[in-house]
Amino acid sequence: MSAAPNDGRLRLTILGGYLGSGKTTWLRHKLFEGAFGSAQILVNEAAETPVDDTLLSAQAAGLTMLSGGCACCTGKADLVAALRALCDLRSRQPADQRSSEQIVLETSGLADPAAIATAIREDGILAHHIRVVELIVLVDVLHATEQLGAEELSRIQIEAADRIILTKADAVPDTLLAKVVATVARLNPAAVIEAAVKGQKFVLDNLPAADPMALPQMSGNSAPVTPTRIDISPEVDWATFSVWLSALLHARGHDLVRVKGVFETPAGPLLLQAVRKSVQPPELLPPEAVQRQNQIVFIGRGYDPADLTSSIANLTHE
Ligand SMILES: Nc1nc2c(ncn2[C@@H]2O[C@H](COP(=O)(O)OP(=O)(O)OP(=O)(O)O)[C@@H](O)[C@H]2O)c(=O)[nH]1
Repeated sequence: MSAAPNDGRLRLTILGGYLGSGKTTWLRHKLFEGAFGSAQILVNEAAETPVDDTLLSAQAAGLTMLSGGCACCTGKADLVAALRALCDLRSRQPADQRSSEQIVLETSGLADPAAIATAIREDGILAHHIRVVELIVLVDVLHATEQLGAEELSRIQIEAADRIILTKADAVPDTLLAKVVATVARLNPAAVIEAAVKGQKFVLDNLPAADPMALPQMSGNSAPVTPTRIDISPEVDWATFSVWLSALLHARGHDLVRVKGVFETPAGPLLLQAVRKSVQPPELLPPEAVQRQNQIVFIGRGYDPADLTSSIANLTHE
């Protein structure tokens, strides 16, 4: 699909993958490598977080954040409007002065990338100006067993892909990597399958033979996965919060699939990230890189946001 000849339209790459699969990390690395030239970047977040724009903007020719809902459903109108604005801008530039001929759309982890591609192809104006060149879907091998076993959307995303990139290949043994390769190949035999570690290509040679996972039938009755954004009082200190978060993820990491945000500490703002029960060592950010501090986004199902808020409020009373 990506090898199609240039027909004068803007080329759009859709980058999808389940919550926390490594989309921003991968894209940051690819932009740094220059893989997408001077592309315009659109990022659609399941919930607005205070850092993603900062993480990507250093390497992008232009960055638009779409935080008003998932671009395959509630945020579709915002996506169409943002893409039309880019097309309009380009149409007004002389052909030899166009700064950007590519767009990369990082979808929310809750989006069906095929639905987004369809929405673009069915919009007369967008179809005239934009060609969807590739659907890339990232799959987190560390959490693939749990996700593919329980989240129908994670399978739908894989089935939509032209190219599947298995991320976090550094974090699992070869036997599991081989099993995930076999499983995604069964779900989508037509896709190219690659692997990466934080954006860097990881060669999938010499893997042991493996059978695909036996995936259960989906009932389609699971509660929807929803985001909650919570402002943390400056009175809560980092040590107390991190103990609280570890306990929460230990008990509820299956339901809370993603935690992301920035926590202010005396040393500076810490970027905090967790995917299910695996918590990334916090990364110190330059203060000027962060617009809103002490704001954490929790994404999951089967929890009451009010319980989270009151539990965090209790941390100031200890
Ligand atoms: N070990 C390891 N960790 C990774 C790799 N890629 C990403 N991560 C970590 O996985 C977590 C999620 O990465 P992101 O790039 O934020 O994932 P995302 O898909 O953009 O997340 P959402 O936008 O919330 O869906 C972060 O803590 C990353 O540091 C990888 O190849 N190896």
